[in-house]
Amino acid sequence: MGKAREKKNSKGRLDKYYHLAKEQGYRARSAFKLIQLNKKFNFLEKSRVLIDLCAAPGGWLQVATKYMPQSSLVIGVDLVAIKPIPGVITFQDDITTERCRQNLRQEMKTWKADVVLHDGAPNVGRAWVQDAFTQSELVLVSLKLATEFLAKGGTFVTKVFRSKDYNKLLWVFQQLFRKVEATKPPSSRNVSAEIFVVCRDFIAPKKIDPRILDPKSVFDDVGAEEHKKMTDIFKPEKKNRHRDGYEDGDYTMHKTIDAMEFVRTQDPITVLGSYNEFTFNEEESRELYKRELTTEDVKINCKDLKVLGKGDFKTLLKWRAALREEYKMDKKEEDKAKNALIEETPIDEDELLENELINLTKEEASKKKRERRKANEKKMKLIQRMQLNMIIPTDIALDDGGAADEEIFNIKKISKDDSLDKLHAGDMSMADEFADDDDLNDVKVDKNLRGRIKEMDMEMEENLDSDEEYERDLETQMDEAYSRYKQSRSERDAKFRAKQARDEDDEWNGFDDKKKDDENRDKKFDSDSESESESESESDSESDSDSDSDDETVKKVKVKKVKAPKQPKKLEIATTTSNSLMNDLGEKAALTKKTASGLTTAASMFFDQDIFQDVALDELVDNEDNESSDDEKVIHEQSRKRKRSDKDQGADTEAAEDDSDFEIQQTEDVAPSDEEMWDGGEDENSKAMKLALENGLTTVEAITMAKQLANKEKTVEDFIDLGFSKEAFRDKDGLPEWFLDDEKHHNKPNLPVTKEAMNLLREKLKALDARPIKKVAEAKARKKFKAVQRITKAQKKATDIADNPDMTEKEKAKNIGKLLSRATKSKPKSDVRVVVAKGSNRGVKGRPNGVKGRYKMVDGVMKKERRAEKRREKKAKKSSGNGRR
Ligand SMILES: C[S@@+](CC[C@H](N)C(=O)[O-])C[C@H]1O[C@@H](n2cnc3c(N)ncnc32)[C@H](O)[C@@H]1O
Repeated sequence: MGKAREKKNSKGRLDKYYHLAKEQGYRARSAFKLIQLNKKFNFLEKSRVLIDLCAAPGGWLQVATKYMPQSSLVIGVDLVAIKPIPGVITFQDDITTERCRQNLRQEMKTWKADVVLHDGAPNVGRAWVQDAFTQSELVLVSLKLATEFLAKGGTFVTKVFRSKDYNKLLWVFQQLFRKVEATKPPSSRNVSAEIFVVCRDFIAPKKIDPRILDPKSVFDDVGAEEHKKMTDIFKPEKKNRHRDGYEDGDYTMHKTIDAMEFVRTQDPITVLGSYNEFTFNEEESRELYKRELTTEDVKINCKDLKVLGKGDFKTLLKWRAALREEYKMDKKEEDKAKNALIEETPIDEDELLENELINLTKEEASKKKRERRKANEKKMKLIQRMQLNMIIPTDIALDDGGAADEEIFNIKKISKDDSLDKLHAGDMSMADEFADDDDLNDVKVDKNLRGRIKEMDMEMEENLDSDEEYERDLETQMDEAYSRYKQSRSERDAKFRAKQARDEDDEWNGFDDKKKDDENRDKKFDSDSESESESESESDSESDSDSDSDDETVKKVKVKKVKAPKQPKKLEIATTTSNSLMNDLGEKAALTKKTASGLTTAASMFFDQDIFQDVALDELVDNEDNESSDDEKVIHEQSRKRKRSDKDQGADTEAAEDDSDFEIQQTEDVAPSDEEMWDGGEDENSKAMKLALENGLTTVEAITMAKQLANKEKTVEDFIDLGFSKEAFRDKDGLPEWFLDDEKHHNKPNLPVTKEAMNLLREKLKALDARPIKKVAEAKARKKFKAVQRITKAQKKATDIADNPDMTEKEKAKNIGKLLSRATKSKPKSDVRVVVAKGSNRGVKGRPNGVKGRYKMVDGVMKKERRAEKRREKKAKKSSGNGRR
């Protein structure tokens, strides 16, 4: 019993609405379902007559009287008695009976109802499927009553279970009401299959086809019924009880079939499951009866199939198989099937050759395809390596040449022909010879084959096209499926929703955010100086014409770059021509060369990033002009600029010029000075630093790095160098969302951490854990304060006693001792009184009448549970005591 109760509670029976119902004096938590339904559809306020079918204990009736106009007619009926509710007529009846209908008619007299409610649930703990079906029946019964008592335009509210009958019921509602909406109010538990359907604007047809209110016609599912009635021969011990009576038009319960039919049938399982007996009345089957194969066991089994076990069914199936083999039934069928196949015409030799050729062509095509794929993969690898700056384009050229044009650099051949000497001597005719060689080779190829190869190429191209299309389709499908998955997951998983929201908040959008900020700032500056905006628009249009890049991102960057009025022409050309990745990288490689004298490769790669490009180039160009490439000067210049803009933001005309210059503004933001970073500007780094300054370092990685820096084991440059991992250059453009999400989850950089750092963080967390929470600290402080107050009071009293001349010294000492001991002792806690929320205490808010001291409001169930728990504890103690004895 106790366990059952626990189970119910753990499911959330005593949830928020349960307590709310207790608090507000509703008899059932279901009251909130009607409140919420009414909030959505507003049908109670404008109703004068209401019938509640299945109304006990009366929660909905209470809500109805509260929300409907005063002196409305409210009638409630249920199988169980409903405790009286002021202004409500109730009676006890089964809504499926004629008597209930008569009683309702009597109460309603000539009135028509504005609302009929139905919250019936035959919840007697049967199987869910059974419950659902009976519920649906109950719904139809209540709908029938509603059609009789509802006024035109009236509302019918009913509970439906999401079962196979749900759609059928909806269809029926739609035949009778103009508006039908299914909804699940928040107070309805998610675990419950119930759903509420609000049917408004009753059509009130003059004649209703009785079939749409007849459960048999509405829920008829002949196939399923038949299937239900079949014995499951794989689990014959699980007997279905069929209380539905006879099937339509078939009034025999005992079904027989001739044994020979069983042997002949293609579906022996259904036959075994559907019949009661195999008979041997026909001539063929009589013969069968006499055969050796038909053993006594088989004969007995055939007599009553409904009592057979799994083994018996097996025997019958084996018997059938043996007979079929003897009669060669399977072979006959096989032959039939074979004959049904299309006759193959003999293939002549020409065709054979043709086929062979086609096969060869196909093979060749797939080989080429494989090769092409390999070459592509190789190319991709090279590009990746280039992106990681593992190689430079000149290396690639060599590499590529080496791979693709092996023949050109075929040293063996050269040495054999003594061509090397010729080459040394500057005789380039040899190269032409090689080229001619290639042509000759080509000529050697059979003309026919060349034709075929051409065809193959075309085919391949087509294949590739369709492959690409297929891949694109697949990708879109996967993207769609993923967004569907994300949506459904966010609907049912609150944690996931929270994570998504967090991700959105945390997501660092690279420099796009900054771009927005800059744009905003730009706008501000635009309004400050209109004349400048004019010149800017000019440069804008210029840039537009220049930016023909395919790549959106490249385009954006370019637009900004060209906007810079001070941009040197050289740079303009460089940026406008940097359309492809190759060009971009080539440019970078060139830059690397330029800076190679002063910076490490990693550092030059760092300053190669787009955001530094202009500044670096700017400075470099300047420096080039001045014939001085001193890095310190560059840095000094940058910090000088920053300091100046710090001093008077926008006021200074030169600074204003810079501000109007999108590029320079951005560069300054991207590379703030050290002080700016630690002062906590608006960018991500400074935000992180601000947090670190406020809360200290909170990750082991950060502590490790900080320690290494402090101990001079590593320098800032080392860390910057370390940042140039494959992670830093991973190009995420065009990758599907599901892939990126998965990567985010699994592909986390593995930064080195030390044991020391780990211990340090642990200690820090321990200290944090040890700190009392605010509430506890406050309570402790209060306690201390009260104790001090008590002692001061006692001290005061003690001085009075000491000064009392009427007391002897002994009396004084005794009284002071008592006083002090009382003051230092804390008061014993008074017991918590348990008050049951029933009778006058029902629905009371705050302290109940006549209750002093500490108390706790409980409902009857809770009190009973507590008692049961105590009983169990007592029992357990007793039994353990007995055990010991
Ligand atoms: C969930 S309760 C209704 C709660 C009610 N709406 C309230 O707020 O208090 C379902 C009720 O349906 C009643 N019921 C089930 N079958 C019934 C029938 N055939 N006739 C009348 N009442 C029935 C049950 O007795 C039960 O009290």
